[in-house]
Amino acid sequence: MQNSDSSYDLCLASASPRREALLEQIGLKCLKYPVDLNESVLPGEAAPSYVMRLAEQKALAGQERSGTNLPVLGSDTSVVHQGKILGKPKNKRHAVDMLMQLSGQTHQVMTGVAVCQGRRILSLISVTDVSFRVLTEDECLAYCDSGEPFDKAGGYGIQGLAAVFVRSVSGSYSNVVGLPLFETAELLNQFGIRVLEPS
Ligand SMILES: Cc1cn([C@H]2C[C@H](O)[C@@H](COP(=O)(O)OP(=O)(O)OP(=O)(O)O)O2)c(=O)[nH]c1=O
Repeated sequence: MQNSDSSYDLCLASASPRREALLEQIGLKCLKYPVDLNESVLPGEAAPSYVMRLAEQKALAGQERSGTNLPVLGSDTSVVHQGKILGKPKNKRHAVDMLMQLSGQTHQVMTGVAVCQGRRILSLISVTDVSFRVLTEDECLAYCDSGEPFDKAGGYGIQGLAAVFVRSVSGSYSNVVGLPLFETAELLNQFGIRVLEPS
């Protein structure tokens, strides 16, 4: 660790630059501590259980491996279409297939968020409905050439070029980008982390 824990508001058990930027947006400074877990879906596991389980596992692994006393946040975002979990695409063909599956359809983006400190752990799920216009295979191929799909659930980033695919969003926008800020602030408040606390 380069700095003492007291310079930070919380520990973020994540490699995602988006999650760090979202927490910065609400004035929180994170000690980043990525954890690498097996993200396979268990047989018969439903999407809400999956994102919640991974969020909790990431938070607990971050706490154990960093040894910090700070609250530790873990999170997992999945794209869910007709109950089926779409993770990150493995290659260009996989990304195009995912995007064509979402073409002209409404899907859900689900994020599980967990915060732990010592033996206490609290978690929640946020769900946003996202509707895509009809896409052509050629524009999906062109979108893949931008490189944007490959580190993102469902193979797209609403905050980037894929904004032109999105007809409507119902629910939390920040949830789609990787962390629902309204709900996360409420969760962190329960660990004494206050956003916009008067000085
Ligand atoms: C749908 C969508 C997902 N995403 C991103 C958010 C998440 O970073 C990623 C889903 O993968 P996750 O496994 O949730 O997160 P991650 O691997 O990036 O980071 P870590 O596990 O270390 O916390 O997809 C976007 O950035 N924009 C979008 O529109």
